[in-house]
Amino acid sequence: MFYVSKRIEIAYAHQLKLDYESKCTHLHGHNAVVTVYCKAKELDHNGMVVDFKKVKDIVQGKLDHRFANDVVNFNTTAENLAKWICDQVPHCYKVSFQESEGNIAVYIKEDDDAL
Ligand SMILES: Nc1nc2c(c(=O)[nH]1)N=C([C@H](O)[C@H](O)COP(=O)(O)OP(=O)(O)OP(=O)(O)O)CN2
Repeated sequence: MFYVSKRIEIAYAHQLKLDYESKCTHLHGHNAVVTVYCKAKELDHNGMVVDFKKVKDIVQGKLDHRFANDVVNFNTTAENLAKWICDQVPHCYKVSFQESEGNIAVYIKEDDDAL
């Protein structure tokens, strides 16, 4: 099995929809660090699991300098965004979404046999 990871920085704005009082329901922004983990049993004809640049282009293309609430139709928590990114990137089995220095959500695909 081959494993690769790509670290990507994104700046995005969002506001959470919560059923309790929180400053996070107000419009605010983050400089997030997203680490995307991919794996494959076989390399492609270029000798790659997936091109690092493709991974960066997917993640930055969808979220960098965007209002995340306009991009997705779910609550834009770090957990939800981590899963959503994992679903966007070929061969991805894990995403670490570091929203701020102290706040990190990790999503790991349990059933990853198809990767
Ligand atoms: N489980 C989650 N909890 C929270 C999320 C989230 O995505 N998943 N998101 C937020 C907000 O986006 C908020 O901006 C961050 O909240 P908070 O940690 O309270 O604020 P700070 O980054 O300023 O952290 P300090 O520890 O106060 O410095 C909230 N919760």
